[in-house]
Amino acid sequence: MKKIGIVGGTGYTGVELMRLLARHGGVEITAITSRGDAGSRVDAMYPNLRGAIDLCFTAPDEANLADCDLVFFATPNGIAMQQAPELLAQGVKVIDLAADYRIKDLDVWSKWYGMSHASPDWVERAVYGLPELYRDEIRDAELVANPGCHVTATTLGLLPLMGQAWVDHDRLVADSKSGTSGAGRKAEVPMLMAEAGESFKAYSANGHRHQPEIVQTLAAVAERSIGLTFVPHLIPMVRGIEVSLYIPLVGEPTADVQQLYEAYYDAEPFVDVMPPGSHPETRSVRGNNLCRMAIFRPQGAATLVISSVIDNLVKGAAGQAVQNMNLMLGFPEQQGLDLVALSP
Ligand SMILES: NC(=O)C1=CN([C@@H]2O[C@H](COP(=O)(O)OP(=O)(O)OC[C@H]3O[C@@H](n4cnc5c(N)ncnc54)[C@H](OP(=O)(O)O)[C@@H]3O)[C@@H](O)[C@H]2O)C=CC1
Ligand SMILES: CC(=O)N[C@@H](CCC(=O)OP(=O)(O)O)C(=O)O
Repeated sequence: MKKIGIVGGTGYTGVELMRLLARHGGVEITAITSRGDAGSRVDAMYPNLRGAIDLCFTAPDEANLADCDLVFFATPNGIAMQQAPELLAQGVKVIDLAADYRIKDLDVWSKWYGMSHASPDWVERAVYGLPELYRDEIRDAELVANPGCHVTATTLGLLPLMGQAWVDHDRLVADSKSGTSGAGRKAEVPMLMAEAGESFKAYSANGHRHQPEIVQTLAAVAERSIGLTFVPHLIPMVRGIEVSLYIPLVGEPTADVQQLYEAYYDAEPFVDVMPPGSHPETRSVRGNNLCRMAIFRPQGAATLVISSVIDNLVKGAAGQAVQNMNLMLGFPEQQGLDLVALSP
């Protein structure tokens, strides 16, 4: 059994990691940290884990993380960049679910995250954890930067079109909607039921830190600059992201776009290109690691529309992190992730 540590176990991505790892079969969680709840039983906070996880939270400085084969950081931005290098130096593999190692351009990172980087050398060495694109590099990685949640739904939805001569790469639009669990477990007035319930709003419409992360990947694949308008929205549900992608065309597609998507993702275990006319629903991926998508061309117009859905806590965070862990530790990629979504 491989030994696993989780820093930041009381948060929503931390509990989702535990739910998935509890039935993985090849790993054992040996350390799970919380500063605020050190000493408390995990299943007292999360009764869904009763009978599955028999552990107490430990303070990060007391947890024996150096004994682990791999440590997940399920912490706010700016924590892994300080604490991960010491573990990496001792041969522990690390997956950061936050944004510390996602953006290669340190100036861009500092602008959006409002701090200077504490371990810039590791930014260079980190592998971006999107298996559909970087599977081979992830297998050999010491440090993986797990992608963001809006970012995963958007990037997977656009990847097959990158570099196509008939796509207008300068005027892409991503209209993304996410539930409140995307904001984490901390108490915040805008996330109260009375504030977020029965209401719907855009946020960070003047610019969101996910935009440069998406552009970085798309530009690398398309081998050209990318113009992307990305606007996230908060919808009154707990889990799930739906992104509607608007892709202007500069010419008639030279390929059947449905077939292009099906061929691109043919071998991918966690991407489902749905049949023509289907509308992906967030509930169809609730609790599983799939990204489901569908392709539309309304009235034969000069704009393609792609609808892409994920569970923000699974393919958008903990599930994708376990997929990366499987690659890094030599397990079959689907181990522990072969789950059917909940419905209703
Ligand atoms: N929620 C989502 O849908 C997604 C989240 N992410 C990213 O994953 C990360 C975790 O998100 P989420 O689980 O929602 O966050 P939460 O706010 O729910 O949880 C954060 C966790 O980090 C711990 N923590 C906070 N500060 C520190 C610190 N200085 N040192 C050690 N531990 C600390 C907290 O416990 P304590 O304070 O007790 O130590 C808590 O367990 C974030 O960076 C987020 O951006 C990525 C994709 C999707
Ligand atoms: C509703 C809400 O506030 N969502 C968060 C998602 C945060 C998150 O998960 O950030 P990463 O995916 O980059 O880790 C946001 O838009 O910033």
